[in-house]
Amino acid sequence: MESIQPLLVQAQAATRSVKTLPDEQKQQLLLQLADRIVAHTADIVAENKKDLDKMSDQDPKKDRLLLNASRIQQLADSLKDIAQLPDPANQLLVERTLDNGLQVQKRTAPLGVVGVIYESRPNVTLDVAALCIKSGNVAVLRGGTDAFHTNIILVKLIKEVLEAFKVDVNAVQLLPVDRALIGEMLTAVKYIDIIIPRGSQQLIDYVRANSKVPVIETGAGVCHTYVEKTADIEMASKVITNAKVSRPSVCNALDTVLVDEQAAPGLLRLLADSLQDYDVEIFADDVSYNMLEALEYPYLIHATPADFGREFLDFKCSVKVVNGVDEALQHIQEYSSKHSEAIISKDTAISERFLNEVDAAAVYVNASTRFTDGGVFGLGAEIGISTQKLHARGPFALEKLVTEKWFVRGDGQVR
Ligand SMILES: NC(=O)C1=CN([C@@H]2O[C@H](COP(=O)(O)OP(=O)(O)OC[C@H]3O[C@@H](n4cnc5c(N)ncnc54)[C@H](OP(=O)(O)O)[C@@H]3O)[C@@H](O)[C@H]2O)C=CC1
Ligand SMILES: N[C@@H](CCC(=O)OP(=O)(O)O)C(=O)O
Repeated sequence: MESIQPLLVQAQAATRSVKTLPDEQKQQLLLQLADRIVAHTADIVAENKKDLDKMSDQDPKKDRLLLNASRIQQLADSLKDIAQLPDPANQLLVERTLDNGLQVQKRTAPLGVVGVIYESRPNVTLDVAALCIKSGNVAVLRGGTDAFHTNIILVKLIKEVLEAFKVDVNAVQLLPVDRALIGEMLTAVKYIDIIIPRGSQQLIDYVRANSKVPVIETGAGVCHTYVEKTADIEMASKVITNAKVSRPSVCNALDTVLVDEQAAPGLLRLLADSLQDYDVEIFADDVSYNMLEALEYPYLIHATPADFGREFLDFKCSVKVVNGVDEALQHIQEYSSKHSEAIISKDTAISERFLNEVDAAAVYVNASTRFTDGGVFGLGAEIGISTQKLHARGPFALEKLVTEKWFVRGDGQVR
């Protein structure tokens, strides 16, 4: 395909069909979609296998690409959750009658056409399509190349359900994976109202430099966990291990442990045990290197400056020993991508300082950064995790897929 313009024209034309759908119908449509994907589990798994077969077993992104019966059931459950959430569109925000009799209302209104460029993670195809339908928007999807076959079957199933509900099937469009076409998407101001890039810093930089369409960035997660000197180190070790190994290829996984010098000997002893079970490579600063070497930690590497501020997306992390909360805050300010940051501490005053002073979309006390997720936070699913401050921050979903619109009703007033 040389140009995506025909697809974008169709997408723009579909906006009226989807934005006028009553909520009751949107609910039924999403419930039917949930049933349809479960009924087609075998077909989806077969298409997904074509994608998986092209990826090396060693690639940590393979887990992200995988769909099986239980994951498809989880996706269906998430569609059902989204269906039941309140309709974010057409909500009355302001209502007044002016002295001249004009009746003025401000209501929420769908954004229009939402373009999303995203990683090879097939759940995003369903999450974004469902959130867009529920909020009355058209979705233009540019999924990752590695998920090519899986995305095709998922969008086919979505379109079949749209058709059954007499909604314009172009309300969900899947773009070809040719990278050259992304540039056209970014300049399609006439057809796309907002672009959401989900992906690496390279993607974000490219979109930021080239997009003429407004953007919400959902960027890389360089996530720290700071173990303060009063921390319960058993808890710290458990939380850090979870944040690192539960799903290392995702953006909310831990990258760097900052540990207070007073807590370091005890914590590193526990971490050496638990991280070793998962073959986690540790890029250690000089102080922690010496401690871990004495503990005979097998996967130990001297950290270089580039290992701080690095997003590993793998069974790897960096460790640095710091002297107090000020040094930890300073380090985080310098290296964080402002996604998710955590402190482990029993000192409430220091924890509160951390919560208030760290500039990130999600800040945690005594918990794993892995919780940064729209579904987990009760949003049904997420469009992404915004690492910018306008118009959304952190995991965002339905309420950020609407804008505002003034409705003015008169009987011949002139100004
Ligand atoms: N904050 C958040 O919500 C999220 C953050 N992430 C972050 O994404 C990264 C990992 O995902 P990964 O799949 O590797 O991300 P990539 O950035 O490699 O790929 C994501 C999408 O962007 C496209 N893309 C990548 N680079 C460019 C470019 N220079 N120009 C045009 N298109 C591009 C890819 O296309 P193609 O298929 O052709 O490669 C793909 O569709 C991590 O940094 C992770 O933290 C991921 C998801 C959510
Ligand atoms: N919120 C998601 C992580 C966000 C996401 O999609 O990240 P990634 O797997 O890097 O594409 C989760 O907790 O699984």
